[in-house]
Amino acid sequence: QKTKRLALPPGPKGLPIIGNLRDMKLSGLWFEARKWAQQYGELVYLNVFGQGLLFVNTYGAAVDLLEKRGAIYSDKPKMVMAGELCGCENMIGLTPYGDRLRRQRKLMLQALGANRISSYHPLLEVQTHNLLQGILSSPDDPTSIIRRYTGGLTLLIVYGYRVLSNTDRLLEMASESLDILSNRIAAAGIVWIVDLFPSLKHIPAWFPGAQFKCDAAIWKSKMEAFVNEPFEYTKQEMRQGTAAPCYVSMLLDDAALESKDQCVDSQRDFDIRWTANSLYAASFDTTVSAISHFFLAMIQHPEVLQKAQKEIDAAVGNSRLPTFSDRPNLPYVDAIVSECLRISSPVPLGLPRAITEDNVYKGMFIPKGTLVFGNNYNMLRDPNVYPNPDEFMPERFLEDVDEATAKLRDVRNYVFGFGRRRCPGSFMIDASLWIAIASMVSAFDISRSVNEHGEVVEPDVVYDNSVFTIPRPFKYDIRPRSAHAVKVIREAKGLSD
Ligand code: HEM
Repeated sequence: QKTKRLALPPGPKGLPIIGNLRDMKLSGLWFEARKWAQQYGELVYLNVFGQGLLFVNTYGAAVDLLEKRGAIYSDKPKMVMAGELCGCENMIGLTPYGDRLRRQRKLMLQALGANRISSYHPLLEVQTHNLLQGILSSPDDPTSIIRRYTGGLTLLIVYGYRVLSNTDRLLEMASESLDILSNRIAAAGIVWIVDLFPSLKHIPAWFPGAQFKCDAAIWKSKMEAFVNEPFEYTKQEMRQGTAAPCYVSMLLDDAALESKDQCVDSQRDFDIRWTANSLYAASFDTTVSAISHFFLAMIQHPEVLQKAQKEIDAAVGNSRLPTFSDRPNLPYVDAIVSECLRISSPVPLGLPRAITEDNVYKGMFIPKGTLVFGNNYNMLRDPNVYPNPDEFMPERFLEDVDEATAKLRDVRNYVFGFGRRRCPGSFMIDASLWIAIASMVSAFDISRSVNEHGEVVEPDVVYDNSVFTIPRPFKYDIRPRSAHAVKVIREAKGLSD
């Protein structure tokens, strides 16, 4: 009772009943959240129709709350609309904290932990060659090529499925499902009436105001296909003895070996099916965000591209594309990867958590049930850690600083979230982003595009997505560095070889 009299963390004033509804932007909420952080400090609290929202804005507070108090800060909100009505309740990002989550995270880390990543290197290299070959054949449509590369990479690694065209059915299905998931079902700022009043889930779909039930029914069938079809594809390939080594086939094989009756039990089947889908869902938009910001940075900073090309020419030469064995000799490319992760901050406010008990932090009261957002966007722009934080400056990672400062500047502390829900794909993305960036720098010149009047076109950077920092497609010019580069790209081993 005493704690309940403590003040809530500070934040913008809301209106009666609707609270801060009008402060919640449908897209680019992270820009507002950074302004609030600058105005109110390390914790900011808002409410929408009485639902508390807490933004954790500094690394210190994130460690104290999301890591050290992880036992009560790692749960997920119960979302009637997204979970029950739209069929997403078993996605890892929505799974409550408990035994099931621990079991499933163990499975993902078993397959994607630091010590397993080198086994994916050959697949990553081949998929990257395909990306370069795709850009070569359609230089005017790099956005579709990137989406195909990103979706194709995950379909290959998770399901052993090869995407050979931009109009591949599974790729299109996944892309549509993800768009519905992040921009319709789980859009930040959208408050579903049924989440506020769960009993409304029982009203019939024809009832006035029940449009959400009709939408949910359509979206649910799409989500089910998204979860089941690629998984059944791998199982079918395994039955025929033609499955490629991948996340699903590897874990189903292990499970069959462990099981006494040689058949995978239903719990294991369920865990593999849903973790596989979550890996796909979680890697697509995040990778598109990081690579889009790489292109943006290259056209805005031609000197960075030239410096990286010089480094690659000296360490790798121009008779082949870079491979993972070159990584230790390419520190500037590594610095570009870190700076792209920092500036893009692909999941800027993390994925919302729900706190399971009333809690007090530095004299502020945080009520049970509050939704908690780890504002990594703000942490990655902390001027004390990253001077001139809005500038793209890979050099900041190569400065000669003491060990403590270098550790503090490691973007991986922030960009992948915190504690018990930290991103399990961090090692995979570190590898896939590095090889993609190193290869594109080695083979292409990237610059602003020129319109039909010969004028340089400045990219117009607009964000529509509400969860991920994905810029709207913008124009740029990408072309092979030389005729020799074309030959090297064409000769590199691709997916269809
Ligand atoms: C640049 C790329 C990526 C970034 C910046 C990123 C960042 C994040 C963040 C911030 C979270 C929320 C963590 C939290 O609650 O504290 C998360 C969760 C997650 N990420 Fe990533 N991610 C990336 C790529 C990937 C990839 C490639 C995969 C899979 C291969 C993946 C799989 C997941 C999964 C399954 C979760 C949910 C974990 C849970 O709720 O327990 N992510 N990611």
